[in-house]
Parts: sequence; C-alpha cells; structure tokens
Amino acid sequence: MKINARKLSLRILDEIEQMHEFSHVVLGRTLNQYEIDSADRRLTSQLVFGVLENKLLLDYYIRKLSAQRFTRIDRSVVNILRMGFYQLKFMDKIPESAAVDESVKLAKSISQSNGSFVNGILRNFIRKGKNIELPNRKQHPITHLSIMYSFPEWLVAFWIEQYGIAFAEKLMFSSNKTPKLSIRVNTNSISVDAFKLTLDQVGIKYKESELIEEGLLIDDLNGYSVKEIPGFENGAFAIQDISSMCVGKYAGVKDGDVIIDVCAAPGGKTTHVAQLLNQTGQVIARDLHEEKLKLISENAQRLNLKNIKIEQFDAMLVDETLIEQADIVMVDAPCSGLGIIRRKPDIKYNKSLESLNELVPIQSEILSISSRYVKPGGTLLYSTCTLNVHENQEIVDSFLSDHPDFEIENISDQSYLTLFPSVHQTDGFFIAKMKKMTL
Ligand SMILES: C[S@@+](CC[C@H](N)C(=O)[O-])C[C@H]1O[C@@H](n2cnc3c(N)ncnc32)[C@H](O)[C@@H]1O
Repeated sequence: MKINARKLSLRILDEIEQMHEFSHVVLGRTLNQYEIDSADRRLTSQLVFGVLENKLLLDYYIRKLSAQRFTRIDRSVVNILRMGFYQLKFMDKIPESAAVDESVKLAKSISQSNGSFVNGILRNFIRKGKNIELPNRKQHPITHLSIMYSFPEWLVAFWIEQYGIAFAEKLMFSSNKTPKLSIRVNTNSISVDAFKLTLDQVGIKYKESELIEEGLLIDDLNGYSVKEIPGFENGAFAIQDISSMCVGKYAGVKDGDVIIDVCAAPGGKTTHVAQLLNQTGQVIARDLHEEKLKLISENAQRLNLKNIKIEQFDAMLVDETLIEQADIVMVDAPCSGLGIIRRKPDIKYNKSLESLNELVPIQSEILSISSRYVKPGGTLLYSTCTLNVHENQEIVDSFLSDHPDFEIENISDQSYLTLFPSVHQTDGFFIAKMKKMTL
C-alpha cells in the first residue's frame, strides 16, 4: 500500500515531540522503514522541517484562530493544524483545497469533531487572506521577530546584542532556509574535473564553491538520492558543509604531518585533512563517545583513507604520550550549534542561555589541554558551528592571554574567520588558527 506523505509527516512530528529526539534522526529512521518514492520523500521532509522551522509562527496562528485554548487542543491535532497552516502559507504549489481537505481527513481519523475543528480554523485563515497581524514591530520588536522567524525571544535578543537588529534578522531568515547539499570531492580518488564530468553525465546540477576548490554545491540531484550519486560507494566524495571544509583548507596540511583531531566524530574534518595528506602522515582521530567512532571508521573506509587512527578518548584528560607530538591539533569543540539551525531547526527550541554558558568552561578546558599536543612551530585550530561570541572569540582570547607561547595567525586577512548562512550561504561557523612559537 502506498504510504501517505502527510500521514507519515504527522507521525514523525508527533514522535519528535513525544520522544524529544532530533528531527533529522526521526525523519531518517522513519523514511528508511518504507519504500517511498522521491516525491513523497521530498514532501515529507519539507512538511516536517517546514513545520519545525516555523513552529512559533504556526502556533501563533492557532492561538489567534482557535476558540479552544491552545494547551487544551490534542497534540496530534496541533501538528495537523501546523502542517495545514504551513502548506497554506508557504507551499504555493499545493492548492488550498488539498491543504485543507487532507488536514481535515487526518483530523477526522482522530475524531469527527476534530475534523470540523480543523476545517473551521483553516478555512477562516483562508478567509482572512492567510494573513494574521503580528505583534507591533515598533512597540515589541523582539516579540515580533520571535514570531515572524520562529526564534525564541532569548535568542532574538542574544543575536541582536551581538550583531545588531538588521544583521540578526537576516541571520534568522537564512537559518530557516534548508541548505543545499554540499559535497567534498575526495581528490585522493578522483580529480574535481573528472568528478564534475560524472555529475554532468547523469544530469546532476551543481555549482562550484567560491571558498573551497574541492567543494561543490548540489542544485538538483535529478531524482538521485545521495547514495545513488555516482562514486558514492567508491568514496569519490564526502558530504560536508563548505564551512567545515574551511578548517582543512586553512590548517596548512603538509605531507607527512601528524594531526590530532580531539573531537572527531563523525569524521568530516578528520577525513578532509587525511585526504589532504595525500596518503602520507597520520591523523589521530578521537572522540568521547565510543558509538560515534564507528561513523568515523565507516567514512574513512568508504573514502579509502588508510592514514587515520581512531581512538576513544576524553579530550578533558591529558594524554602525556602526545605532548608536543602534533604538527596540527584540531579542536572542533562541542558547542551550542546555533550555526546549524538550518539543518537542525530543533536547536532553536531546545537551547537556553544557561545551556550555552555551561559549554564555555568545557570548551576552554579542551582547548587548553589540546594545545599541549602541538609541536613548537605547529598549528592549533579551534572551531565551532555556533554563532556566539562567548563560545568563539572569547574562548580564544582568554586562551591566548593564558598561553603567551601561542599567537593568532590570520585567516583571509582576519584574526578569526566567522561564516554566516546569511552572508556566505554556509552553516554559521567560527575558526581561529594559532601557532605555537618556537623558542
Ligand atoms: C562538533 S562535533 C565534531 C564534528 C567533527 N569534527 C566533524 O567534522 O565531523 C563535536 C564532537 O565532540 C565530541 N565530544 C564532546 N565532548 C568530548 C570530550 N570531552 N572529549 C572528546 N570528544 C568530545 C562529541 O561526541 C562530538 O562528536
């Protein structure tokens, strides 16, 4: 029997709420359980991510149009309404009648009265021209932006404080846009030109990255799934965001280098620098979580990289055997992930200022301990996928003032490289490169 994409989306949304799991995990797991065609797969992903990206706005509509108190509405019916509003407001290609009728059908499967309830609310929304007035922007700018972009008020205020209101607004807007797939060509296995030719042959459309030579942005997969892209099985490419590839690019990898990656799973940066070593040297790839090490080894195996040694190790502990052993140490620290909201919209709703602040001493400690592994003259890289000055610049500034034997090395003429989805069309990302001075 053909699986209904809306029914599946509802099941996924209900499960995300009940199990408090990341949306991409539940979505991936559920989609894998069914033989589902690519159009339904796309619709399901779009509905799930679209609802999560716009949840506060959609809930605002429900609150404004429902006679019943929001907290009294059945949780599944809330998700049906969210999906209905999302289709009406954001999916131009879906006829209004289909959006309403399909939502009513789902609600009726719970109860007849829920069917009429959903029908009434969605039709009222259409009657109002699908426009519900938001809180006044001048009088309540934070509340207005919070609802408009579905960012919690604390995060709106936090980004405004760091970047100013105009930049923060662009950042929220672009953080709600699903990113393109980005690919790193495994230049150990195929040249960029030869790989582009194989994509041309199967009609996959792409653009070259302006930041990374071996980076490609996929515009249109021409119906292929990622695993069906030619060369996947043979390790012709890895999936990695362009921002994350910048760590490898600016690491200054030379043949024969010893590189330690203290927070390596799932292995994006590890496999990139291993590739840049041209089958020489060694990358010691470590992570705290045993179960995640498997991801590094799967990636390394598929990419046919033999110069990676994978180990479980807590970066908060000192490994005396590695003191001053590395040409390059990479600290891709655990962080709040505010730069990858476009991939994981759940991050908007499950973080708090307190949870961000709790990360700072951990990041500081990992950086300080890892710096001991750098050889004199070697390189220390600190990176995060977050946009928070306390987890980024301030960590590095305080490290440098406590470690006078390290100095900052400019990246593209700046002390630190910060990438923004709104400016660079990458994940939000921070990189600092430091050099250990020779005596
Ligand atoms: C940002 S992710 C790393 C991403 C990875 N570098 C990549 O490019 O694919 C941070 C990693 O730090 C790991 N981690 C968290 N605390 C750690 C610790 N105390 N020691 C080592 N790894 C840790 C997490 O398991 C997670 O895999």
